[in-house]
Amino acid sequence: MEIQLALDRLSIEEAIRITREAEKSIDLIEVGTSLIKEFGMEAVSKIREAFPNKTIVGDIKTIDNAIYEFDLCFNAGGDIATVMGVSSIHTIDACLNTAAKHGKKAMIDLLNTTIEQRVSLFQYKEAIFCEHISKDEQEMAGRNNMDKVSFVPSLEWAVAGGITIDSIENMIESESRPHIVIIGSAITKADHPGKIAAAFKEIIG
Ligand SMILES: O=C(CO)[C@H](O)[C@H](O)COP(=O)(O)O
Repeated sequence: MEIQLALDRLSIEEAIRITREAEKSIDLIEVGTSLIKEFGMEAVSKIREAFPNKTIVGDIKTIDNAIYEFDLCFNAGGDIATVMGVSSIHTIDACLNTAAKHGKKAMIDLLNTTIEQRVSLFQYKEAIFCEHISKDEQEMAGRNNMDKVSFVPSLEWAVAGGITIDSIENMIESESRPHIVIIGSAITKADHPGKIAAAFKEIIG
């Protein structure tokens, strides 16, 4: 299991400082949607510049205009860009093709997808699939439980949304484990982000 640190609701400078503290314990760095909305693709290029050897995920949450947005993200230094699974199949196709053209990857965010949509998305074997509990579901509906998820074994899986030291313990114990755990606030809002990131790393082994 790898750790993806999600950087949201921060300045770029804060994001770089926090990531430096957690750097040793994390594998991927996610430039969060909020950073990209606030600062544009410069958020991606600055984080790329600061961490040349890490895998950078641009959480652009594309839902349309696939080629343009994926090109922007990869040209800014992203290695993985995100697309919403609820997008039209034309958009998903274009994202996967654009990623392949750049020699990069697409992550399909399954937020709010139906079973039928999921089944048709699972044809994209080269994608990473992300089970996601949204910020609004976490904060407005108190939903933060991911332990009943079962992953299609032949595909690559990520999970995101309010993951804490306690909830990650359940994930470790469950039979089917994701490949990537995306952790944001539990690290970025901690008094000592480096220590919490190290604790996550130790738990997942
Ligand atoms: O995609 C996101 C928000 O839409 C975040 O990356 C994801 O929710 C992880 O952050 P947190 O652990 O704070 O929930």
